[in-house]
Amino acid sequence: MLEIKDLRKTFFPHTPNEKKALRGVNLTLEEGDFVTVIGSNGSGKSTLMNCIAGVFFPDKGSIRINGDDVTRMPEHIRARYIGRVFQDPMKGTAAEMQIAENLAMASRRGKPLSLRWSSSANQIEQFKELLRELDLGLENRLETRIGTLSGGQRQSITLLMATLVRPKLLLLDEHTAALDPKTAEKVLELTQKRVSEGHLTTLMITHNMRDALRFGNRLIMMHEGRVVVDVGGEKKKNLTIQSLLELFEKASGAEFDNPEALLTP
Ligand SMILES: Nc1ncnc2c1ncn2[C@@H]1O[C@H](COP(=O)(O)OP(=O)(O)OP(=O)(O)O)[C@@H](O)[C@H]1O
Repeated sequence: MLEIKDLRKTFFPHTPNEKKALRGVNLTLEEGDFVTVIGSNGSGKSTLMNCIAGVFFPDKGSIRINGDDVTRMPEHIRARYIGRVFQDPMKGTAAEMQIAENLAMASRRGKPLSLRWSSSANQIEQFKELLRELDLGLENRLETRIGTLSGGQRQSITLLMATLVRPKLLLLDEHTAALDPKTAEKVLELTQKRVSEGHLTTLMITHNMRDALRFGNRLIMMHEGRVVVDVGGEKKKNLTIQSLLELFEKASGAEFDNPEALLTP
């Protein structure tokens, strides 16, 4: 479904600030894989996601989605089949627009652009139903401007928007890291629901090792621009933080230097 081969990206090449962010990433996701991504600080997780989403192009290597080579496809075209939720709840929604307008915009993904975001009565009912499931009391606030919502409410709506039209690939970039633990848990539950209901192929970066173990059918760990651990199925189900750290240390020859991942509740 997603096929990444020998992906390489260096920032500021041939300068004193040169940074080799990706040093040959190979990764294949099957349809419906829910992969959690964890790694040391600066190991290239976000750079990998940015390359997949087309925020910038890699220097070398290839990215295929359902067999199509998207390596050098512009970001706005790729966005037709990639849903993405960022760490920052301010990204991903239009603050000045109403909840209904934002959802209507998301429902047009992949269709020709139009300046009209008006929704049919049917669509309004569908939006209300989706909002009701969030259990955040937003189902009767369709005309509320997104900018007035809390971070958790906003992130939940971003998640709905990213999955309203089934994306071929869902990218979650530490999308709960800026939320308080209770709200983060709610957004993670919603994530699990949307991913399993839509059988969505998903990559979720997290700083939280427990979440990386709890969610998904597969877990990868990155270190210095490479995937060094890749565990799925029963083996993943049986992983503990301790056994994961051991796997990491054996594969990378380094200690896991992301204490935040161990301490986060
Ligand atoms: N746009 C950029 N310009 C220059 N350097 C960058 C850029 N983006 C990332 N880097 C560098 O590339 C390396 C990998 O960064 P990246 O953000 O991909 O790591 P990460 O694994 O997501 O890190 P973290 O866990 O700290 O969020 C880092 O050294 C970072 O400073």
